[in-house]
Amino acid sequence: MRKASVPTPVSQLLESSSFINLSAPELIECALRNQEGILANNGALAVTTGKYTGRSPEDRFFVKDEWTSETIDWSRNQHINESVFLSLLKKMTQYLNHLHEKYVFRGFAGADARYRLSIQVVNEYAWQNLFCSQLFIKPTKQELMHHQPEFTILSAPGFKANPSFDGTRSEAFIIISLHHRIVLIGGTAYAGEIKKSVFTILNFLLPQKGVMPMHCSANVDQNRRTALFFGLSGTGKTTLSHAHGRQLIGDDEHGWSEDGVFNFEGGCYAKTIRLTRKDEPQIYNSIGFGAILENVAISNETRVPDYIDARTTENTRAAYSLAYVANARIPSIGTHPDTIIFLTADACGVLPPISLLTPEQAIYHFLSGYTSKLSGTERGIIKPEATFSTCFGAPFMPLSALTYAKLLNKRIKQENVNVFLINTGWIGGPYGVGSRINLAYTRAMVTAALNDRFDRSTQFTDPIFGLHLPLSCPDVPGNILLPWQSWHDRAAYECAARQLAKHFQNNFRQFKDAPTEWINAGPLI
Ligand SMILES: Nc1ncnc2c1ncn2[C@@H]1O[C@H](COP(=O)(O)OP(=O)(O)O)[C@@H](O)[C@H]1O
Ligand SMILES: C=C(OP(=O)(O)O)C(=O)O
Ligand SMILES: [Mn+2]
Repeated sequence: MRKASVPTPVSQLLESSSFINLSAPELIECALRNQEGILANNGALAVTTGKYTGRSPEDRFFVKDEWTSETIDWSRNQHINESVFLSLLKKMTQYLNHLHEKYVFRGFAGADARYRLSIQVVNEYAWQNLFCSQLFIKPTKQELMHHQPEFTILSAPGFKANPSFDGTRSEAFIIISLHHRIVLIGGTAYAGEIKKSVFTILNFLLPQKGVMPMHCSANVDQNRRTALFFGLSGTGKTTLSHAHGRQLIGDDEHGWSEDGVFNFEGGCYAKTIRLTRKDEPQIYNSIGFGAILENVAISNETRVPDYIDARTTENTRAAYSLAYVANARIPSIGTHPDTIIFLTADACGVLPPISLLTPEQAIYHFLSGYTSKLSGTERGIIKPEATFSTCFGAPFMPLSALTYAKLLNKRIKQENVNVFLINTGWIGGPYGVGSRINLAYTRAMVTAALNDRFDRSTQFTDPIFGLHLPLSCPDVPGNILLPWQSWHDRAAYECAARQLAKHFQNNFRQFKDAPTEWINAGPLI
């Protein structure tokens, strides 16, 4: 892969009237003065993002040029011409230069200094700059003095593209140029676009260095045993990684090197819809001064956040630094994992609450990435929709899926990792008929998996998917472990299961170049 040369000197395009790495209180003062948001009674800064309250994958592009034409998997990623990028870059820098104030964050992505990326984000909004300082890794004073950005992200939600002039799909755009080492984000204020752009860049760069980049959360127990939780949005990465008695490494993006696991980020981005102190105390208690509440309804008088209110979106969020989490591991680095859990929110109600995967099944399910898109995180999704999102994060994986699968396979084999598939979605029937599995049961299954409490001699092999199901699990009713037992109508289950198995097989056809042992690890029918 060729290295990008002669990157566009953003520093020359941007005039210097910017605030660089302001503290959280300073940024909050700016945001309140600019009327970007209000203070909630828990101390968090509450903002709304307008039209875009989730990611907009259809508006996201990579510049196709001689550096990317052969490396990016264009069957899954959208391309745009360099001329479109260059003209928007010019317009956006002009736009930012005309602002009275702009806010710059300089810091890092990657807790392992050997693999970290120096990044710079230029924000129109103070609150988005606060988001960056919460989510990315802050430099020390010394590091800031010598900081040389390797990538620059320009985020100007107020700059809207004109699709017929500018060559975008809509007024919103996220354009990544790996050659110029610049990301342009315009027209959308959803802060998740910023963090997921940096993730995407790392997912492009790190495999070249032998590091497996992963859309997963991570935590460790008292004996420093690390666990990873892979899953597409809404499947429970953030929720399940904040766990009693375990230290949080990170909730969303990690790398796995020869030496172990490291977080890319310095903070979390938790969903707050229906958040309660009782069910998710670690998340609830992390939301204080310095944190940001995105699209959470706030009472006018008391300024109390109403986490139940989904009128703006189901995808309400809290962004907070790992430093605010009572039991976080900082620097967020862990040993090689000994357990990996794949999370899927199955809206068909077919997949078992927990299954034990062979190493081949693990790669089969990693490549398949079956789950449902849940309401809100992507534009246009209003009810759960079955999807196959390869690597449990297709929108963020620029290279071919097999590149990531080979890396994962190597590490799983090397470290002899136990892999489980947990359905955090529906049981007893599909969405609308069955119900979402109780979080307490999911937590109990996770605990059993992490402590290797399953009796492998009594497990049952599911005849359709070939998955190995435990017949008992501490603190979980036995009758939900075999999925057909919680359906009223066994024939309806059978039919839904066969249909889903067919979907798996059809989807897997794209991986015809995969080793046969992976292809054969799919459904048995
Ligand atoms: N059984 C369950 N397991 C995990 N999460 C659940 C479960 N039931 C409901 N939820 C809810 O689903 C959401 C999971 O979202 P989150 O943890 O943010 O996912 P991710 O980080 O993978 O995007 C949370 O709002 C959580 O409260
Ligand atoms: C920020 C996001 O990630 P997740 O929902 O996986 O936490 C997102 O998908 O917009
Ligand atoms: Mn998350």
